[in-house]
Amino acid sequence: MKTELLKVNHLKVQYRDHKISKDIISDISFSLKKNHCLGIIGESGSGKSITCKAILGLLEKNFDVKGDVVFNDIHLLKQDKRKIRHIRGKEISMILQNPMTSFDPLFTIQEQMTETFIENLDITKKEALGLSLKALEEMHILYPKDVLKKHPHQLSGGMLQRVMIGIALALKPSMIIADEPTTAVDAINVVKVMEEFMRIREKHHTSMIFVSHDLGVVSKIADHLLVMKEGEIVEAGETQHVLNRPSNEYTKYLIDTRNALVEKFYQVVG
Ligand SMILES: Nc1ncnc2c1ncn2[C@@H]1O[C@H](COP(=O)(O)OP(=O)(O)OP(=O)(O)O)[C@@H](O)[C@H]1O
Repeated sequence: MKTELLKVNHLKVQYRDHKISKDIISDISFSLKKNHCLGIIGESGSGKSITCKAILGLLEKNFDVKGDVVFNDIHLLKQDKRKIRHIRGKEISMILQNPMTSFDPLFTIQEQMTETFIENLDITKKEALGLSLKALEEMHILYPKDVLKKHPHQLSGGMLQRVMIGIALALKPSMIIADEPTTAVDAINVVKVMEEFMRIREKHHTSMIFVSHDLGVVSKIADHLLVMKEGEIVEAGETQHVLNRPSNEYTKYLIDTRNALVEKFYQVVG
């Protein structure tokens, strides 16, 4: 049985603007197995977000994307915009870093959630409303009926991020790409949101790519890790193996930095 859901082969991304041309992703290859979670770590600017967006055809025109991205036997980079939009709604959900850009400021959360659910799940308006409420409750959002009536600007970044995660999880796609999904969420809710991700993974066998610069968060959920630096993969392997026996100096640095932070935290809180 074929176990690979996503295969990325020799992905290269170049940024072009007038005379400037810059290599952003050098030449990376990796795969994601069904029911697995791949964590991508690396410091700011290492190319994590660009990799995710390139896979889903979400980069603007001035990015030149080369290579092969195969999802369930479909070559994503060769599909037209309409087909890829369809796959993105039904099969792959993306949780972006900046939740504000994912919502339309003119419509209420209810309008946007129900529309997404009706379009992608083929359900009635009443069912979509029920699902919207349930999705917010599962994200531990208090007063979900009130939240549904709000416009995006009336909610905090953390709240919007939880709404976005709620939508993505409710769609039950075969794959979720989550790009720093917990950055805007406060510490208490990070734990709850992470638990929700793990619950969905277990219940629906959703495959995930989970991007973060926080090694602690990623290592809780990922089976495999990719470590990125300056647009290249510098280390890849099983999460525990990478954490316990890192072979690359940069990975060691990330682990040491994380350990020092945790130690400092315990010193401060006693
Ligand atoms: N819209 C853009 N135009 C030009 N260059 C960009 C653009 N977006 C990102 N880059 C460049 O691409 C490189 C990779 O950026 P990317 O956003 O993928 O990093 P990242 O690892 O996701 O960092 P972060 O954790 O801060 O999101 C960086 O050098 C960045 O400056």
